[in-house]
Amino acid sequence: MANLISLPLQERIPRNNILQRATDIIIFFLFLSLLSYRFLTLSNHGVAWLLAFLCESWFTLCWVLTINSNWNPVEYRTYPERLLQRVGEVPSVDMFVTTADPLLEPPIITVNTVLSLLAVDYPAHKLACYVSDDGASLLTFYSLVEASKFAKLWVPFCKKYSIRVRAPFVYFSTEIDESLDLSPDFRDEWKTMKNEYKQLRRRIEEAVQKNYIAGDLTGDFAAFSKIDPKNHPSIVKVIWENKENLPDGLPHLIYVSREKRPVHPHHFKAGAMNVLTRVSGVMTNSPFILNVDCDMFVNNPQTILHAMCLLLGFEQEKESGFVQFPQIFYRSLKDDPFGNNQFIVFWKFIMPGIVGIQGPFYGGTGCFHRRKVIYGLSPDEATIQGAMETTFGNSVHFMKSVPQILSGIKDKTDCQPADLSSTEEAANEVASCVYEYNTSWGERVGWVYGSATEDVLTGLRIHSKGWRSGYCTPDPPAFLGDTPSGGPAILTQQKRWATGLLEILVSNYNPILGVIKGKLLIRQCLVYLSVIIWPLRALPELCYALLPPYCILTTTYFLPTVWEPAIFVSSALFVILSLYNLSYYLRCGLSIRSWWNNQRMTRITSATSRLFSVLVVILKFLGLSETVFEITPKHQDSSVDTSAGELTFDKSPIFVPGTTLLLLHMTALAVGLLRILLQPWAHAGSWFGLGEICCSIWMVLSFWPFVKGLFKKGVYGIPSSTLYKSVALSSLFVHLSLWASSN
Ligand SMILES: O=c1ccn([C@@H]2O[C@H](COP(=O)(O)OP(=O)(O)O[C@H]3O[C@H](CO)[C@@H](O)[C@H](O)[C@H]3O)[C@@H](O)[C@H]2O)c(=O)[nH]1
Ligand SMILES: [Mn+2]
Repeated sequence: MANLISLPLQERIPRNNILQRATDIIIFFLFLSLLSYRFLTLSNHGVAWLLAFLCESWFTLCWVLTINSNWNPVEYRTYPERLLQRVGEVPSVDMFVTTADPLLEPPIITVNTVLSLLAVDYPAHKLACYVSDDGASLLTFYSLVEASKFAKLWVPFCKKYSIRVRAPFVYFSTEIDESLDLSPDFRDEWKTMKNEYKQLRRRIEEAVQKNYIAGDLTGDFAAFSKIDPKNHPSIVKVIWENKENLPDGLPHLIYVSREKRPVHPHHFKAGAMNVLTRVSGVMTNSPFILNVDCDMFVNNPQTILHAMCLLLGFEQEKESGFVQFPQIFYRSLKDDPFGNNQFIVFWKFIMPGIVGIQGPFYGGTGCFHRRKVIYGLSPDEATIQGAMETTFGNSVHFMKSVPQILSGIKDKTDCQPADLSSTEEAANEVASCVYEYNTSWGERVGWVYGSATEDVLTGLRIHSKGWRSGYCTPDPPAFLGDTPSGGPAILTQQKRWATGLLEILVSNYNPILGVIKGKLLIRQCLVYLSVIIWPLRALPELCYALLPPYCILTTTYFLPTVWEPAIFVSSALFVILSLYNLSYYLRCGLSIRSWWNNQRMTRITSATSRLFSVLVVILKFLGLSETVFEITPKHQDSSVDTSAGELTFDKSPIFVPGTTLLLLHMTALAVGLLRILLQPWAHAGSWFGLGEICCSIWMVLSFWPFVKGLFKKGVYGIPSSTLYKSVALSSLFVHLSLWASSN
């Protein structure tokens, strides 16, 4: 047998992608040919031709960025079974869970995530789980207290029987597999455990329903009596402490609700993460930090071991500032009506290309950071620049903990404090809302403020410091999470992401500055640019989407006509790009329908979420409004409602542009068809704009959920106020087009 000590913990495997490169280049040349043709014939075409030229120039630029991202895909394989032989003792890890609203994020979900974390295969005395509750909710606290009691049964059960999925709501969603030869002991314990979980769930759900817990609010609960979630002091409570430091005990469990005051900005999730960083700093101060959203449970008990293979297996730490796991969802509707499967494609085919450059982005959940990276250190620094106090704030306890991290002592030895509860006071201090004033938190240190996608921004700062990041894709997947299903929720989430990305574009952390002033690799800068300018694409896409109705109404052309050979170039581009994208879906084992649904959703989100994000950022830039983090509602059940899948609408203005586009295309198609029927020969000479008509048909099909919305009532119907606005806007467009073409 080979000596395990000498075997590496990880293997870097470049993916062969000759075919992909060739296709990427061919598509690029098709773009170039189309652009050249348009440029050379600009003078004999109208304004639509010029606009199309400008839009396609933007799409070509985006394509160049795509080629850069795709060029060298790389995968990593990790070998957790070699870890212990190789490093002797594993380091400790602080695990952060964030939750913010007990109604949108039911406590039972957070509880399941926490239970799955407490039960991972890792020495329990090396773990601490911190739950940040921005809702300052008695219900969440109560649920965690109850969960910690259940955990005393659950964790040993999972370890004894090597249960894979340690989130009970998923584990108990299926019955025992009767075909397996299972011991009677296991069957008995399984039944007891299922019953215990049922009771836990009932207690929590009853409390949530009544918004009340039985008994007086005394002891630890007293802090929650008459609490205002937007205006309260910080609450830090050690719910469970592994006092004897038992490797097979339960990890520490700590509840944190930072201080909130209406006059102090709290910076949403980024603010919560920074408080968790400091609170854990004065309590356990582990050299590694794992963070997950409240709905992202651990699906593979070996997850931390896998991550360590990418954090400890390097000669130079520079290679691994953080390790990101793909974000995968457990609830999926048939054929994915809302286009969430694009993320499966993204993590499987797009991310490996980025891994081959400087490493994946930080995705906000399912990520392990080195604490010193969060403290703003670059790979070749042993200490920070500037005074400790103005950097980290003036908590004596926190200041004492920082040097252990910066010097790396904490990587080697683990000096756990004797008594966690005795640090609660220090923890309360660093969780106060004035703590960060006149410090570097939110800028050089911690999670960076100023973007609704604090994850991408924070990752960018880390990459700009010269760190690389690792990408870990174990089988089964490390974490599974929830995804919104339903019109407004999905569009709101995408709007928030798009807004956050644009905020990065206009911030001091712009990737171009990262190259000039920092150590961001040029190709990584291009990758970041391709992502943060992605929402801007809504503008050329809107323009492009308006061209077919404009042209049909005014009998002009923005696409080459059938008499121009260039029509082959534009059709080839369309067909190849569609097949290219379809091939991703098929290679992921997804259906053609699922690909189509995604195509459709991309058109819809472009005209809704992304368009609005551009507006939001412009308003913010003009100082007219602030961006907020609108929390995505989470589902309580692991099962899927099969009747779901229809886009839902509300009165939000976000639906107006989409509805207007649809009305325009329907009008254009009606006009085009009438014209053909009434005067079939009059337009034969120019073949009545075949390309434009095809585009309009494609758009109407893409907006099919809106077409259905025209005829439905209730949440599935487009509200009449939205419809009136859209009718007004589209009439205006028709008038302006006709007026412009007659002048
Ligand atoms: O004021 C807030 C707002 C949100 N959260 C938490 O942030 C997490 C993400 O919020 P969610 O509404 O689920 O947003 P998503 O769009 O699903 O989140 C994705 O996008 C975010 C922004 O890019 C990342 O932070 C997340 O990790 C990533 O999963 C949740 O755990 C929330 O509880 C807070 O703690 N405080
Ligand atoms: Mn989420």
